[in-house]
Amino acid sequence: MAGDASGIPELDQDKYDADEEVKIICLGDSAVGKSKLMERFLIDGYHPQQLSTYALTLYKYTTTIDSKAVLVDFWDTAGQERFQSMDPSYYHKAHACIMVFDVQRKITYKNLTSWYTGLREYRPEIPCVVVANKIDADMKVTQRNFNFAKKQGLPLYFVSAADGTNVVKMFKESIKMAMSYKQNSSDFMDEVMQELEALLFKVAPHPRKCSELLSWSRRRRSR
Ligand SMILES: Nc1nc2c(ncn2[C@@H]2O[C@H](COP(=O)(O)OP(=O)(O)OP(=O)(O)O)[C@@H](O)[C@H]2O)c(=O)[nH]1
Ligand SMILES: [Mg+2]
Repeated sequence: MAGDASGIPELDQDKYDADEEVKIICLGDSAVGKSKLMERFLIDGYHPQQLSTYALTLYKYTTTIDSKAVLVDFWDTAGQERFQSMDPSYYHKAHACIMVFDVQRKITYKNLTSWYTGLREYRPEIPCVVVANKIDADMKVTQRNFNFAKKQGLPLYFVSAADGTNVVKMFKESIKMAMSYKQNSSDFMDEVMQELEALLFKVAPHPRKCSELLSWSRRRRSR
């Protein structure tokens, strides 16, 4: 993975000869199936063995949208990192977020609130989808009400990395949303925050320091 001094990977748009590049991040507790969903989408495969993600894995995917070559950077982190200790660089310049929970483990659904709060602290406006994974284990869950998504006004997808249900649909929609956000984002404050973030990541010697500065600027913003 290419990287600069701040540890943020460089954009590979030129290298991949893409017209556009978008970054999509994946959030959710450990073992909800984030990596298996990527595996299913990117290689249309699934190997049931458990291998928890160590730190960060970056996947590249190219596609064509409206005759444009689009390079998608999928960022997959270890759910063990938990929301409290997520490095701010993970959120940096993300255009969309895929937030996953496991329909078999209630706690992973409850924890969406914390993941979402963490996301919104750094990326207040980007599109986010909620993903209910592992529906193959019990199809009846699709009848259940998962109000978190409705309450936050977010789209909800019932998927299975194991048998592939809705996986391609969910990823394709997420890519479209990321593209649309990148092209149409009219939120002035968000643009200012992006510029500020870029600047701070350049000048701050350490991402944590940068995060403190950003929190300070956000507190001032919300006054
Ligand atoms: N039944 C079923 N099991 C799944 C599904 N998706 C993932 N799993 C299983 O859940 C376990 C965890 O999957 P991972 O993709 O490694 O989970 P993760 O969210 O990436 O976990 P971390 O890397 O620790 O954050 C594995 O044993 C998978 O086989 C699914 O759709 N159905
Ligand atoms: Mg993983």
